[in-house]
Amino acid sequence: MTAATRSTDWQLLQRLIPYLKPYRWGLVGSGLLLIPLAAAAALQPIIIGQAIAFLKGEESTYSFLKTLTLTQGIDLLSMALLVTVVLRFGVQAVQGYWIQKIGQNITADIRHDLFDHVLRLSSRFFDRTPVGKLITRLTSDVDALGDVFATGAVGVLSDVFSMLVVILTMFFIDRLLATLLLALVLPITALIVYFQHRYRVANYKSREELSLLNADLQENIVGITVVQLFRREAFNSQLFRRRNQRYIKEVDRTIFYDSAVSATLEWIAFVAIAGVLWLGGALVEQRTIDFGTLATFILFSQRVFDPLRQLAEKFTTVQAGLTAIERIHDLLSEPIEIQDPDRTFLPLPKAENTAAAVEFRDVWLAYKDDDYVLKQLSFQIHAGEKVAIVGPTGAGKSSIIRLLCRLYDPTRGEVLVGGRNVRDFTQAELRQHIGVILQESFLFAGDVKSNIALGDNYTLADIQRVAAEMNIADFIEQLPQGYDTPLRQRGTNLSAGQRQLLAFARVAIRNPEILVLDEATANLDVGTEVMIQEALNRLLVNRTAIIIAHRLATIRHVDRILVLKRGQLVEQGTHSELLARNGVYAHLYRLQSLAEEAAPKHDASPLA
Ligand SMILES: Nc1ncnc2c1ncn2[C@@H]1O[C@H](COP(=O)(O)OP(=O)(O)OP(=O)(O)O)[C@@H](O)[C@H]1O
Repeated sequence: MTAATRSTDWQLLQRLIPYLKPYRWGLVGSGLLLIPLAAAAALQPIIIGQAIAFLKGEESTYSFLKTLTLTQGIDLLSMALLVTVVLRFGVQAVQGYWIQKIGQNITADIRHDLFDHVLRLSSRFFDRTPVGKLITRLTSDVDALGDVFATGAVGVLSDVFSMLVVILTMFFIDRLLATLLLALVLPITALIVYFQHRYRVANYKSREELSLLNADLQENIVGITVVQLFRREAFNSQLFRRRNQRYIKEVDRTIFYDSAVSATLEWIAFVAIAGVLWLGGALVEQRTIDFGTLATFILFSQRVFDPLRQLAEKFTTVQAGLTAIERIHDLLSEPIEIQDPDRTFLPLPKAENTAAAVEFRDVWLAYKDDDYVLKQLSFQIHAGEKVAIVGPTGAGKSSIIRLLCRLYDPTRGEVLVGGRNVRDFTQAELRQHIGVILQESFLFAGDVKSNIALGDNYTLADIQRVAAEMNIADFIEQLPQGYDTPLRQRGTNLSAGQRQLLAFARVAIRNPEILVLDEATANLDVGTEVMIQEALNRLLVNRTAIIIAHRLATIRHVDRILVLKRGQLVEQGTHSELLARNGVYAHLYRLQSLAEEAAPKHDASPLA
């Protein structure tokens, strides 16, 4: 069964209920307006029918009209018609405005909830979801729902209500003709429901294809440098063309069902009028009904099919809206894997406390299935200790950091900070204790100071103090507008090294007890690295530090080195202990020393 057939329309609409609640009074108000609208719609054919009956002096003329002169009667009926027309358009305008306003508010609420939800989803979710797909849900799917309100497609509801009132009125006037019209309406409604179902399935698929198309687009834009450097333009364009064609193929299917509904309704509306004329004509001949009633029914047959025709016109929008609710709901029901505990805790123990600042107890981690990238990992890092984690590429060093910061939960085992399981901290609390500097730092659009404060309440003086402590005040002041220098998205107007300097300040200002440097100085040139060396050493005093580095020369002076191989801890000790042991570390170190002798490099380290 496809995703599109999983939920019925009613189930989908029910998912909207929580969003409708805040606007219930507005919705009730516009619902009440349906009554005068439907009454006016049902009255107009009767008034016109009465005018004809009155002019022809027929039996079906209402008795109060029979007492009036011709001019009085026609004046009265014209006035009544005018009142219903003004009422209908007036009420329709008010209701349309009201519904659209409420609709846009509801759409904004949903968009906001989706954004909040997506920001809380775990790294595991983002590993498997292309960004372009997410953007499609947050933008075009939400817009598709907004369109249901913006294009007045909600008005279809009021038309359907009017149709019901008209059908009831018809039965009061003439059962035979009413039954004829109803006999045509019912199978047509069934046909529409069928096409609508097929449309939805096709529409869901086309939205999926659009997501993939956007994912492709996004990947190419983000990776534009590689695309151009490796001359992949033509190749990627070919891939994109194929994806585009698949999307168009699915869209074509939706167009087919959409057209099928419109065409069916168009011809059936004429068949209905012809049917009324044919049966009504015979009835007039037999004098069972008169001309006035026949005219009323011809207008009624229009009124009955009008809402259905409206439905066909707004069909695409309504169905796309239902697909959008389904896709939005799929994303909103994506579970939040990393949950905060209900309790709050005391501050972390200070450096002199006995509890290990960081402890891994028999930790196993698999990103997928049973493919373990960390196995049986146990170690302790004491408060104030500086520990380096080394190992070949893919050994699992960064995975340890992800577990420590709780970007992922371990598959088995426990990660403790200050003697407490990381699951028992709120994420905000945990990340207050741990400051992480990665090899590549991400900067947001905004200015330099806002990229350091990141929305927290730091004054410019705080930021300037930290910049001075980190020896980067001169660099910031040399920027065109100093601390107010605007940064483009992802900080593309700074060099990788300059971005890294801001990342240092960003962590330093938060004063965390535990500092994690994941290849943090790898992007800095010798001069810059030396410049912040002293500052970094100052920052590390009285803090627990975990340093991941590929260049082993840079971590020679740490208190302890953990050596990781294929997700397992294979050695630990100081630099000299490990060299003496002549194991994995000694081997790696010798290899690097040989390479460095061949091409001498600098020996600046965060702990030199
Ligand atoms: N998000 C992920 N989903 C699936 N597998 C992953 C994910 N991240 C890492 N891995 C796998 O886990 C293993 C360990 O990766 P990790 O990034 O921890 O290694 P590392 O030691 O930090 O490597 P490097 O030195 O190259 O940075 C690798 O085999 C990698 O392919």
